[in-house]
Amino acid sequence: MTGRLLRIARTFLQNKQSNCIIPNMSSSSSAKKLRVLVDMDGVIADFEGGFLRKYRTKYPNEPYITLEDRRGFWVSTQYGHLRSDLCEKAISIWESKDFFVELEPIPGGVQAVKEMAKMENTDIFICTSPIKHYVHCPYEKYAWIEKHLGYDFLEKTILTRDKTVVTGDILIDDKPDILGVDPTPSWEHILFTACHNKHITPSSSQRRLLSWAHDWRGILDSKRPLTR
Ligand SMILES: Cc1cn([C@H]2C[C@H](O)[C@@H](COP(=O)(O)O)O2)c(=O)[nH]c1=O
Ligand SMILES: [Mg+2]
Repeated sequence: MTGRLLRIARTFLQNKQSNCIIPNMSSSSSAKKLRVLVDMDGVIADFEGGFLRKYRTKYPNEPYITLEDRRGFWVSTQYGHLRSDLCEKAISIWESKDFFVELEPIPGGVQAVKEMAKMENTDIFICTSPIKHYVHCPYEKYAWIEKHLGYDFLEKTILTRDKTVVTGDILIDDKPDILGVDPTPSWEHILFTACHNKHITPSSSQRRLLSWAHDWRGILDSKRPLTR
């Protein structure tokens, strides 16, 4: 027997003894799955709309910023520039009970996420940052996901203040700069268009998803390995 045949026979016996199943790489079920991370606030849950509605109800006599005039990711910063005490008033809105759970879904987002979850060779996770005032927010984020996406989606929910440590192929997120301890995250950041970021010109290499009515399937497909 040649050396090559001996090596094949030895490998076969070793695999048989350890009950090892050799994956059939030609089958689609064994292809590497695309891992998609989808942000929550500003992507599937309408943080900005919910904030403005509750702010105006709580502070009817205070100035406010229309969604059209929103600039910059941080609502609190822009309200603080309007008048310094409005920063704290803005923060009081999302620190209140029922703020996160009562956010309306962003049109098409829940449907798109449910569709992604059914796609072959695709793993989908909700990847969201809770606020540090934790009495209501983390609980309500889970409650929102159960209400709109179903109980099983709680298994696919990642709460983290640092998304750079989460591995994935794509992160769909409305925050223009996603920073953390890892300077080279594994995912490609797809900037989801929101009222606060629609005016900025992303770097030439950054791709956008304008809304859930746009071609999110094409973006996912562009990250899949080419098949023969
Ligand atoms: C606008 C704004 C947001 N936040 C909080 C609210 C959310 O918990 C996170 C954003 O989470 P995402 O996963 O990046 O969508 O930030 C805040 O603290 N201050 C703000 O002005
Ligand atoms: Mg967001």
